[in-house]
Amino acid sequence: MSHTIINIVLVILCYALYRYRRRRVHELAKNIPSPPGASSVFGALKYSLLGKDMILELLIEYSRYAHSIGCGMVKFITDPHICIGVSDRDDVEYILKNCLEKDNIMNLFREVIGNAGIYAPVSTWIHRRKMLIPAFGPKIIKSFVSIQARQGQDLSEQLERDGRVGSGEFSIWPYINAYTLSSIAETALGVKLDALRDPNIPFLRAVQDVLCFMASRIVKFWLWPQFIYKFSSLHADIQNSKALLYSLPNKIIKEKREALHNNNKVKNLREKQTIYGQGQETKSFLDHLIILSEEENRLSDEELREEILVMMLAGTDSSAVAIGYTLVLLAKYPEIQEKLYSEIKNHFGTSDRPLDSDDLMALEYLSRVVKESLRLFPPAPGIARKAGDKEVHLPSGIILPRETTIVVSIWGMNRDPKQWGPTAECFDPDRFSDKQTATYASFSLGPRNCIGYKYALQSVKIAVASIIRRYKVVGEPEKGSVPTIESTFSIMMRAKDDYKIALEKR
Ligand code: HEM
Repeated sequence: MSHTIINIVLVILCYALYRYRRRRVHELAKNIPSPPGASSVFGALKYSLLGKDMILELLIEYSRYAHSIGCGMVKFITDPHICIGVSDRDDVEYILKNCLEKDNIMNLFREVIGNAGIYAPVSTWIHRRKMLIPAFGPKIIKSFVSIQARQGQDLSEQLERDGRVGSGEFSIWPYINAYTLSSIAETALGVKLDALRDPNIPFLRAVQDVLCFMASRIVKFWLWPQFIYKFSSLHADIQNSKALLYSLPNKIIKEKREALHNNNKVKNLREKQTIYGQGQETKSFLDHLIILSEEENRLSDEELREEILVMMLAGTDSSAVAIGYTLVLLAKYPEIQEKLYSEIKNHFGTSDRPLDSDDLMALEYLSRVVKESLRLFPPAPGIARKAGDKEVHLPSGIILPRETTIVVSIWGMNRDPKQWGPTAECFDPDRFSDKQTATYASFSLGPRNCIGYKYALQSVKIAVASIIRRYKVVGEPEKGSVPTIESTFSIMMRAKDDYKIALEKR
């Protein structure tokens, strides 16, 4: 009995000491408002138990609360750790420029992606980002248009081959997901994997499975500690998929390096039209990275594999989600769809030639539609950063305590009436027609933003144009100008019904 009392006293003393050492942290946190029902002791536990639908619901609820009080910031967990959600544009811009460390929760992904820049500590990320930037230059991204356009055409033809046109409602998710997977496999690795016709190709299945397993671990807080997770079935599943996921890029990287050294023509590689004797017309991201890393600060084979896999994992579902929301929005707003179809029809006339980069430049309304869809339904609705060991003095005057987890609400910033006016929640592509001063943050901002955003926009526009050119997208028209699409969260935000639409031939 006396031992129990001593233990309880010790725990209380430890907690009191912990709080005393963090008194400045809690003092600063007091200045930040909390939505009703949020911010409790062991709040993290409460939120983990809520499940993935609730995570998105709370992000939306708290962002709306932040808008309503005009502060653009809410505190939603205080113990044992402080978590703050931010949606005010100026504060978000400051945070994304100055707080570059990712939150510790992102370490969970490193089991699969190793030290790839996306979730690596800043010291590693800087080197990786420097290596990646030239591979994402405008000329290289433009060189992928022909591949994406061919895949887009395949996508629209496959829908007809499968009898999806004129036969009522269906989920378009497997098709758009196969389109983004095949496009990224060909542009990132240089391999043609036709996911539209064969969704069970082992490598492509492994990409899908790993994305799904990683989403599961994020929402199952009891699997966060490594010593528990190691004994779970999820760990075994991830290990199996990882082996499959690594095998193809490892093999290709090895072959390309060998071919490169056999040719011994490193210095001339930039000028070559085709490389490594494979007769490829378009160099893949991997080709570019190998060339760059041979010439400059060499990336090891493992580092190359990590970065290529991240492109595949970061670029597949996110772009598919964006295509899905855009199509559903077009079904809900037939007059906007007709305006888009008119633009496409006037531009191409009766020709069914494949789309090229000049077409993309010319299709201005398409660009507005895609941006507006990404604004209202950002595939990554929130991102987590860390305040580090110094306090963060924000433009709004608020000081964020050190070591805080900062959840940047992209959803909140993209719908903030202070920025977008009273029609912030409405679907109105024309808001991007005049000199738009508001910033949409769907690809994040600052030095750690999405390096693939130009590629992604290109891919989404091509898929949407390929479908609208041939088919009318049909669905329940929305009653008002504020679209409602029930969504859930699993790493990405995603429509609960997996994007159900119907297609009619034009
Ligand atoms: C619509 C599609 C996409 C969306 C909405 C999106 C969104 C984002 C966001 C919000 C981030 C920043 C995450 C953070 O700050 O924690 C990010 C990072 C990143 N994205 Fe994307 N992304 C998309 C497509 C792509 C594609 C197609 C690629 C590759 C081809 C890609 C590659 C990356 C990489 C490598 C990073 C890490 C950048 C760094 O930390 O330096 N993304 N993306």
